[in-house]
Amino acid sequence: MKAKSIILTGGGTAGHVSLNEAIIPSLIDADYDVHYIGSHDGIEKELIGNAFPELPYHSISSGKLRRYFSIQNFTDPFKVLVGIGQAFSTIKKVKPSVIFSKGGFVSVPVVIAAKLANIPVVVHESDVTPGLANKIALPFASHIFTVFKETVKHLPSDKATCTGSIIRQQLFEGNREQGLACCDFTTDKKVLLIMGGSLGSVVVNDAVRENLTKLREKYQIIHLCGKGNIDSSLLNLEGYRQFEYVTDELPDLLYAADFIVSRAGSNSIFEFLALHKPMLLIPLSAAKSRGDQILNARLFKQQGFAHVLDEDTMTKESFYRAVETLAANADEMIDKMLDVEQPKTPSEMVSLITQYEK
Ligand SMILES: CC(=O)N[C@H]1[C@@H](OP(=O)(O)OP(=O)(O)OC[C@H]2O[C@@H](n3ccc(=O)[nH]c3=O)[C@H](O)[C@@H]2O)O[C@H](CO)[C@@H](O)[C@@H]1O
Repeated sequence: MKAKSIILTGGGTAGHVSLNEAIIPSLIDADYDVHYIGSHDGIEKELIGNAFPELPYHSISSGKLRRYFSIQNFTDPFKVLVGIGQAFSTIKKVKPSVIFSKGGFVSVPVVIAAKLANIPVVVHESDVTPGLANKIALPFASHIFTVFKETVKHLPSDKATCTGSIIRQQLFEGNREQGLACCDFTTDKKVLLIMGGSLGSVVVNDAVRENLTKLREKYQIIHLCGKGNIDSSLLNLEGYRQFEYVTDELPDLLYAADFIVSRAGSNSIFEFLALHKPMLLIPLSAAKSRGDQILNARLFKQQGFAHVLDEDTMTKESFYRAVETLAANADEMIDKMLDVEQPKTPSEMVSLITQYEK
């Protein structure tokens, strides 16, 4: 039996799971009994189950936090109440010394249950402005860590510290040749990697496919297009490889990429920065989100790490031109990225979290 246990939570999209994946190996090395609380069918269940099959995963009921009218807004509070009860009984059984929440709606019942059980909670926010789940969690939390230093001013000053991003160690262990081989690519043309966030993006997918003939003349293209978004009519095209979602192959594919077109989710863009990959960002618009990606992208642009395209005004032609500009300015962007301090390691993050344990 291990001396100490810890519960991690977070989910809904991979952006609320990546950091947990990054720190689990360090927690295990530090001899923690690590447990995860997630939803019954969210992406976190699959990601954690695949990466750490031995790790106890506790499913709870949770309600989605919507900013728009839906009939489910009336039933979801009951799901949250059930989730609080389930999380509370898991906490009582596991007896963690601290709970770490990476946000997303599944984390809300866990954070409330932690408060009821008198267990300290540490929260992490990846975006420039705090997400709704983290805003709800804040009064219950001992501390909140942020990726962007600009986020701290949106939070109580005695409770917030910027740590920067923490990147999964395996992403630094990619191999370019293996990445090229995995796609049947050669070294003759530059490689453009497209990532529409963890869920894929129809807007980005359409822009790529509308320009495919022209793009393939110059580039080989790795397209991470999201679940259910493979275009079967384009399967055997030379120089174009589609994947719904990659896990083990991701490090090699990132090493194979010369530049990247992506949504502006915080985890992804910091991973590209740490690997010195020039990027063209197409943030999720304010109409479809709280605008967090627009702020993420703006800060990257200001520092010279990224070019940004607005999805609302993007056309087939402006997308192609932006890719050309990205390719032309890639070296300049890499120079800027080389000046950036490397991110903290997962084990440094573990020390920061566990200082709050009881
Ligand atoms: C639609 C939505 O709600 N998006 C939010 C979500 O994005 P999303 O879930 O897309 O989050 P991020 O871009 O931050 O992270 C995606 C993660 O998935 C990984 N990955 C992606 C594709 C793949 O094939 N394999 C793989 O492993 C990336 O390496 C990265 O670690 O969380 C982000 C961080 O809070 C927010 O900024 C986004 O606004």
